[in-house]
Amino acid sequence: MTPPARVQAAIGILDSIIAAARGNGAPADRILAEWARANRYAGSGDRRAIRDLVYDGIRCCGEVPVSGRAAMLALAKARPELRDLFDGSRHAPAPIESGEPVANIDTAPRWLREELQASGLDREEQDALTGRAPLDLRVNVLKASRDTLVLPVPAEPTAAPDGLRLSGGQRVEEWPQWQAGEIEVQDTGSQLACVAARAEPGMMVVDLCAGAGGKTLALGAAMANEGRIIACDTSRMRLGRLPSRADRAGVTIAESRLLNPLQERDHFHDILGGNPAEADSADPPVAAGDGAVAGRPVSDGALMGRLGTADLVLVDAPCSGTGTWRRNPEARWRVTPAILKEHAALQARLLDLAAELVRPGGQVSYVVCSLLDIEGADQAAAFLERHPQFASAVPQLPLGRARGTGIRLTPAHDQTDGFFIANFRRT
Ligand SMILES: C[S@@+](CC[C@H](N)C(=O)[O-])C[C@H]1O[C@@H](n2cnc3c(N)ncnc32)[C@H](O)[C@@H]1O
Repeated sequence: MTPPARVQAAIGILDSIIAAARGNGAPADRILAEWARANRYAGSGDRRAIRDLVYDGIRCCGEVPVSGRAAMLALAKARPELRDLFDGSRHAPAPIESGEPVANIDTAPRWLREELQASGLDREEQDALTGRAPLDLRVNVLKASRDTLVLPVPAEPTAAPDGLRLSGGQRVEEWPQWQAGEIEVQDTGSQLACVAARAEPGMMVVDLCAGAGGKTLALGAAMANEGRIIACDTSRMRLGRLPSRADRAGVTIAESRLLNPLQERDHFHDILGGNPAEADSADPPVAAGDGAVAGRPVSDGALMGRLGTADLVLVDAPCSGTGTWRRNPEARWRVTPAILKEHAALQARLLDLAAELVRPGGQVSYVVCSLLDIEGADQAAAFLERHPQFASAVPQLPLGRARGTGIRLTPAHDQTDGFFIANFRRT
């Protein structure tokens, strides 16, 4: 493909990404992959160049742009050499006309920048949120050690005890070390969130929002495969990826529990009762978000006995993802004030559920990949106020700065994804 044709392809893909962001459709990565499948004539060099153009276009627009062309014209402002490629030749974008819409170059929508500012992030910190992220690996200590592992490319040790950083994008999944489960792709901040939880061999751990198990696997390694991890999530698709990942990593102590998002009051039963396959129930669904999680009385005596028995409950809660814009810049086009409020309400309910699951002397670890106080420091403070039987136990980490009762990692200060991490010990 010619360079102008690549720009035109990027414009078309950006149009699809913009429509998906407006209609809560597929993520940018999937749209790019679908485009590549449908346009086999594009070689690997074309695909890489188009991908870079698309992501640079997304990065430079804080608000959802009116069109892919407006986004690409904004990028052309920052990179004037692109302007010459709007030459109207075959497969190229039409020549630029004076007065046509050009998206604003910015880091985030204005309301979100104000939220970030109010959360103590200055302009420099905000700008770093959409920079390019390195590729971090976690060496799986169940199978390898950072000191002796040999990789196909040079890698630098990171501040995380088992972390390595690669300089450029690599197809790590094709490496024998990845296929053998010796390494996992995991951001340093995410690795440190697991370190902060201080999981130990023999513990009974509930990973309440396990997703596809990124942190579950790190906890399993920290526990040397001794003890038990109950990995829960409401997403069948994400949780469904855990067993094969655990197999590859050699983690044998993780059990999956699918939770029904519409029946939060059943979560105790699903988690403690051991219903790994389904989250169905004869009860009529209740709306998510209508109050206390533990609405249904735990009548089963065996279950009653298991409330308050976990040594550690990790709440890696769903959030706005403001800390992961480097990897997922289009996420900032999807957050609205209403969505942010919904996240904050769900985070509080998940923390309340965690409080019921943990034993006296045990710990709730709270993690969000967000830098907004409403999801971080304020959420932690509100939890401690609602649950006086918990005390803050500030995580000891090699990176990060104190924020409220927790630690915050940011791309500008720590060169990690953005995280807020707090520990609450049940007294
Ligand atoms: C930040 S992600 C978890 C990432 C995962 N821990 C990891 O390290 O890869 C948050 C997860 O919370 C899940 N979730 C959303 N609502 C939930 C709920 N009510 N109960 C449990 N999990 C929920 C989402 O499906 C999502 O996978």
